[in-house]
Amino acid sequence: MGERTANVHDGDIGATITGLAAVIHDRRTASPEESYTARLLTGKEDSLLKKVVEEACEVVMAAKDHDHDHIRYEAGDLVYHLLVVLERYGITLEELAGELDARRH
Ligand SMILES: N=c1c2ncn([C@@H]3O[C@H](COP(=O)(O)OP(=O)(O)OP(=O)(O)O)[C@@H](O)[C@H]3O)c2ncn1[C@@H]1O[C@H](COP(=O)(O)O)[C@@H](O)[C@H]1O
Repeated sequence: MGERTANVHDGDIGATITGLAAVIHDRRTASPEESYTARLLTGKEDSLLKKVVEEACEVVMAAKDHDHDHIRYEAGDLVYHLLVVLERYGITLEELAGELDARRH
């Protein structure tokens, strides 16, 4: 487990997600030896998909413990891995936003 200290954001949250997605996209051409993201993008499909399930379970366990800092930490892991899934399968943030917007009522 890494650092669980809160670094609360007071800026543009969309820019944070867009920036992270752009870094993940750029890692498509990075060396898998040097980049964890590159390994997830080019390695076995199941390794990435299992990681998403594992991170989702960790969010659930942290939530069951009502552990605020741990939930936030594990949610960060889950969102990062989900963004890697979107990149690997060619789904853009614009598509995701369109999907979410279409559900508004
Ligand atoms: N946001 C992340 C990010 N979040 C999580 N991780 C990695 O995801 C893995 C999570 O695995 P685990 O859950 O097993 O590890 P853990 O969280 O330490 O431990 P537990 O939760 O199991 O207790 C760790 O190796 C983390 O380093 C991330 N790796 C990279 N990024 C971003 O991606 C960028 C590019 O990273 P590289 O590909 O490494 O260059 C970085 O600059 C970051 O912005």
